[in-house]
Amino acid sequence: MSLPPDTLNACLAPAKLNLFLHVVGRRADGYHLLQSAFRLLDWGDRLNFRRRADGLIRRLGSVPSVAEADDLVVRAARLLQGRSGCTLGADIEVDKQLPMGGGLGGGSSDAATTLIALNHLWGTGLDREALQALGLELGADVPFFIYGRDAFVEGVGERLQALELPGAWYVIVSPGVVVPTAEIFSAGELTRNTEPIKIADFAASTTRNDLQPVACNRYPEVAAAIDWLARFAPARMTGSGACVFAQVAAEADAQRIVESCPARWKAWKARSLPRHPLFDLVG
Ligand SMILES: C[C@@](CO)(OP(=O)(O)O)[C@H](O)COP(=O)(O)OP(=O)(O)OC[C@H]1O[C@@H](n2ccc(N)nc2=O)[C@H](O)[C@@H]1O
Ligand SMILES: Nc1ncnc2c1ncn2[C@@H]1O[C@H](COP(=O)(O)OP(=O)(O)O)[C@@H](O)[C@H]1O
Repeated sequence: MSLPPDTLNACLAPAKLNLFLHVVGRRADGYHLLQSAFRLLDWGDRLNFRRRADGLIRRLGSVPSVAEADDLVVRAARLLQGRSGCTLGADIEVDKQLPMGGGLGGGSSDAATTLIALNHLWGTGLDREALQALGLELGADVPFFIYGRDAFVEGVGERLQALELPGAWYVIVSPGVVVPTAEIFSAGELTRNTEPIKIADFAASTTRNDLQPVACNRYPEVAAAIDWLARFAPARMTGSGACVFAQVAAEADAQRIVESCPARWKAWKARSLPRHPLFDLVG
């Protein structure tokens, strides 16, 4: 079998937003059952991949505060290599753009892009479903990025149904604090029994992020960022925070809000992305 060219460069690992996030129950192992609408954005990290014949997996350059062996790109590559029995390796370079631990899914998206890209470069031939199952072993958000389009997500992130949403512009604000996911999920005050909604009712339902009140109470900067952004448009936290977002009518509105963001925070504009750019690389 012939392999494709040995490099894939400037592959996007897009960010995601959780347009809403409901906690609808808890599994026996303590993990929380969620409902959420995940939306892809056209903004993210960029990854370069080069196939190696010697089987080594190396991360080139450094991602701040993440050791090479812990990096989700390295873990994703090792997982695919181990499960497929592939003897090839890869050099992986990550140009980190997304704030880490921000609820934008950056690490998960890096892992998903790695699984898709190396499955292609190595000719390992896993289909989308198999890659999603592999991704779930790395993190709850990974299957969504491999699925590659906006989705209504249930379970802990493994049950996905396509959502058709109109294109939109968003402003994302990072309030510069780290909100540990585990702390929010283990909080006594977290609402864990939100009534499940049906995908068909999503557009008409009143939704929220159940993790937001807990994060806002414990991390006042998150609340302050929501209050500030809400002066322009309805604002909400994504995932377990700390980033918050608002949908706006047009790019010019997004630009104006980004330019007026208080200096102690960071703000970006981004547009929705109908498909993951590597969507067609998966069979
Ligand atoms: C909340 C979400 C929504 O997109 O995203 P992020 O904010 O991370 O982007 C995810 O479900 C994040 O899932 P996951 O990627 O597994 O989170 P991790 O950081 O590994 O979880 C840390 C800890 O939070 C708890 N946890 C996480 C997910 C979940 N459905 N129930 C839980 O109880 C578990 O104790 C877990 O050990
Ligand atoms: N390539 C990576 N990029 C970002 N975070 C990573 C990566 N590899 C491992 N991590 C770890 O995953 C954690 C969660 O990161 P991230 O996915 O960016 O946030 P979130 O899950 O809140 O959206 C980070 O705090 C970091 O310790």
